[in-house]
Amino acid sequence: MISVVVGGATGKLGSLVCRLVSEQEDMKLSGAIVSEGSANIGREILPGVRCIGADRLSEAVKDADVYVDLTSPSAIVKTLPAARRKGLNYVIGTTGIPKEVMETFEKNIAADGSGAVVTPNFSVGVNVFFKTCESLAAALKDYDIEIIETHHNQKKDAPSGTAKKAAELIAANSCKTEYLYGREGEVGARGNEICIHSVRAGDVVGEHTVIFAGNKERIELTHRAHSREAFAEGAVAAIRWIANKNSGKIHTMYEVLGL
Ligand SMILES: NC(=O)C1=CN([C@@H]2O[C@H](COP(=O)(O)OP(=O)(O)OC[C@H]3O[C@@H](n4cnc5c(N)ncnc54)[C@H](OP(=O)(O)O)[C@@H]3O)[C@@H](O)[C@H]2O)C=CC1
Ligand SMILES: O=C(O)C1=N[C@H](C(=O)O)C[C@H](O)C1
Repeated sequence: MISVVVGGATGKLGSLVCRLVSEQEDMKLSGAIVSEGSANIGREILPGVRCIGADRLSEAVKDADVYVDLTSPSAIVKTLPAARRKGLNYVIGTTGIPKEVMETFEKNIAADGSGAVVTPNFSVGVNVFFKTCESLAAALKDYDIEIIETHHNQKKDAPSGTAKKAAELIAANSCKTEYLYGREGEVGARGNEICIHSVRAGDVVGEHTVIFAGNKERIELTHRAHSREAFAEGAVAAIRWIANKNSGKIHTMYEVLGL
């Protein structure tokens, strides 16, 4: 039985992951974490599972196999160190993680004999979209690249982690090295940059479009998530894949999905 603790258990994604974990025959939801002082502390989110504050996270992961983080960029600065334990494996879906937090996490994983799946997007479709971005970028090296991401009006970070990852993969497969975030004023003619635009509107689950534009033609590649279940199902696959992995490394959804 894989014992799972979820940080961000009452969130839009975390609550779905908690439910799906509890429905798996080989998994048990053994901890549901919310912020210290949250009004959700003590709330029974599933039969027999009550939310506890992040100040009790290290106690909650003592006997766990996997810690899943679905919180926020400011929360994960505290939750990751609190969830540190030798041999514990991790699934991290939180986006906008500060670079230095990830660097420390990577060193700790190696030192602790742990393992982690870290991804800005758990969905099968987005990971195939990432693969497609890589091959389009390699084939259309001198085309202009614009990325447009649209999310619900409650999203805390911008650009989305998915848009940033798509930009990184495109840069690695083309001759582009500069990023630009929107445009304003007398910006002049376009350069060779990858430009990312963030739209926040209503209850949009998550949409990403990459435009590859030449002078006589363009390709527009779009992924639209219809339901957060697409992310939650990928998170459960990642939990199963990383449990007992203890590789000392950080892994991607490509490995989980065999892409
Ligand atoms: N990788 C992927 O496929 C996806 C990733 N995401 C990412 O997942 C994260 C969560 O998204 P979403 O569910 O929409 O966010 P929500 O704002 O809906 O949920 C955030 C959750 O985190 C909890 N929380 C907030 N602060 C802390 C803290 N300091 N310590 C512990 N828990 C805390 C909240 O509980 P409370 O308020 O009670 O404290 C709540 O349960 C974001 O970074 C988002 O970008 C989202 C979708 C897909
Ligand atoms: O916050 C969200 O909602 C989402 N965040 C992820 C991101 O930042 O890429 C993935 C998804 O599109 C939904």
